[in-house]
Amino acid sequence: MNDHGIDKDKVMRPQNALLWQPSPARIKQSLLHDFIQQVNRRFELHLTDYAGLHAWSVQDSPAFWSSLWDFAGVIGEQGEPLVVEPNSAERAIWFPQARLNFAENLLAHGQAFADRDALLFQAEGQGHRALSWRQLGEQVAAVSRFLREQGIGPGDVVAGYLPNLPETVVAMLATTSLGAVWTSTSPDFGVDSVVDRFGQTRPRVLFSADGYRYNGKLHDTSQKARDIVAAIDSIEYWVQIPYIGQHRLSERERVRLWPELLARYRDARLAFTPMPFNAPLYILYSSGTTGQPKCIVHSAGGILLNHLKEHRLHSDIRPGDKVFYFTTCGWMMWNWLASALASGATLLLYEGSPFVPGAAVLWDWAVEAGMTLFGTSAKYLEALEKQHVRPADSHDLSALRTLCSTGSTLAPEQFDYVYQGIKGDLQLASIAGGTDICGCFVLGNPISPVYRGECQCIGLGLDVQVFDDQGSSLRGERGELVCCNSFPNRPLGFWNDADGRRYHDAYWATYPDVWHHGDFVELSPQGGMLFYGRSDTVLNPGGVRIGTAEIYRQVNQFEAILDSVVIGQHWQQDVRVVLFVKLAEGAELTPGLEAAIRQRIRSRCTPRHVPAKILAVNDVPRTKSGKIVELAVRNVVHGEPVKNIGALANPETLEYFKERPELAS
Ligand SMILES: CC(=O)CC(=O)O
Repeated sequence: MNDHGIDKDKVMRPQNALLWQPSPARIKQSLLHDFIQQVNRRFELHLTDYAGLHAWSVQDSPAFWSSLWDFAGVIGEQGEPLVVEPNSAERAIWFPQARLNFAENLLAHGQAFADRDALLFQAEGQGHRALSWRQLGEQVAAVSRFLREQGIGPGDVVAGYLPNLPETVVAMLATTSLGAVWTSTSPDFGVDSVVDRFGQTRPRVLFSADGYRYNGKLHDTSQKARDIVAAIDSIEYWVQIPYIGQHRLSERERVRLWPELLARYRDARLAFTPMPFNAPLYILYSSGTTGQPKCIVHSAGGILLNHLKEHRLHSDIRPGDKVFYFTTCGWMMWNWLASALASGATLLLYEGSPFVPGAAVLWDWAVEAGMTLFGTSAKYLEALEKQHVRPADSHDLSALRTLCSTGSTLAPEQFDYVYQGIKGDLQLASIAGGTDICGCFVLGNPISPVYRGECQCIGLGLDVQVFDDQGSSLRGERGELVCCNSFPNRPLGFWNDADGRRYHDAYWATYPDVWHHGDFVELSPQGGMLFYGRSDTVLNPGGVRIGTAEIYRQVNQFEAILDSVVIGQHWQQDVRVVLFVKLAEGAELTPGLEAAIRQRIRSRCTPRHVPAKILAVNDVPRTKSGKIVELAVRNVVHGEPVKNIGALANPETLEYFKERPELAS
């Protein structure tokens, strides 16, 4: 190590070094391999690898999505035609005659697996709780009957202001079993942030818990829930779930307690309302950092089919697997995780801090539960590495086949950490997409190699390309992530956007009939993708486009630095790069450390990347789902208002960036 904690002897691997190659046995056992054989038989093709399958899935996407429906055994009617206006990415309508019920498909393994675990739950510092498939079905039936008796049906919105509990999954399944629409936020959201969201979508029923536990602290949220109910007059019924034992009965009429509801309807039977493929299923919210949160509406069939694709083909999830994603129900990865039930997997739900009581808590659980897929964020992996946690040395992760990371760019050095510090024989899937599609454009797959720093592949059925500003396709150069064809999980639109203008402007206005996602990326020669940050945070010193992730990748190598945020400050008719760093305890931003940061950035990137200013801050602002908010910092630095502060997990940190004298010269 040198003075700044950088391992001088660490072997420098090339950017695209081959890090993992699935064994022939693993390829042969994969569901993706089975799917290729099925497609070859059905269409008399000779596909042998992922690239061939992907090319076919784009050329004949109706055949692809229909084959996937059959392969996954979706319960429902496909109908004909498969797609109307297939040549318009923006206007195509998938499976216009199809009917299905989302919850029915998620509960389909219940009969065969009755006494096996459907949900495993662990809360920070607490014991475990399990719900069998039979119990899950019974609880869904009871809650669904209650909702039906209150007149809830297709098109009605039901909301959860809830921790990541088994009850949250039950409430979602009960809602969707009736063809109603589910929407949720996590309980760390303040009243105003929840009202900004649910106030727009106007739920008729609210499910809330009495509180949650995080980082050793109990947070009683009963009063917040009461204020939310008082502020949103569409809420007719309020179901309270006792969780942390702070429960106080509310005096309001039309309040139900979860345990009483389960007892009262214990003899209810499961019933499912068949719905059109394009019926609304979920409303998800954009982070709201650029204005009022957008209410993005996703369809029942689109979400089901796409998640089946991402789970079975890209992540090789099969019946009996143990699938974990570290998420709250305010992030789309919760919806993604919930859908793994449709593949017969047991869901592992964790509530609380992933570092309490110790940094190995999730890995202890991985061993105990036999996790097969571990899902997390690049930020968590970075924190683990900085704490020198190496599960590879201490934990038997023989059951683990796949590790997924998302939320922000997974740097090449983090790929090294995963393979050296966690497990060598593992499909490392750096996946990217987001709330807008409640899924991914770029994923992993179990039959292709993993190259350092690259997401493995473009998702099946998706004509994802990289465009320059004029809309020309780029290879081996940086540009905008776009999708040029239609896909079934394209959102239905935004709630309360009758003429669809806001929705059109958000994704379709930059390039005609092409989805513009807002990520700054590059296609690799291997068919993978490299991510450089969000396009609206790109730094532009001297007109050169620099992705923020390029800077974070270098800065995060320093032991002395725990976190950082970089922005472009308008300066003398140009833009200068300003880097803010959060230092580790006891560390100081000495001239030596500043020089080392600059030297590393200059030698690993270009002189254009080198920050003009490096300033220390006590913390870095992030959204509630852990994303750095460069735009908010940029606004504060320029003395402009920050929109929707409620979207931030730690809004008080914005003070550290205000009127910094160092930035006046
Ligand atoms: C899949 C994702 O892209 C998740 C996210 O970063 O929000």
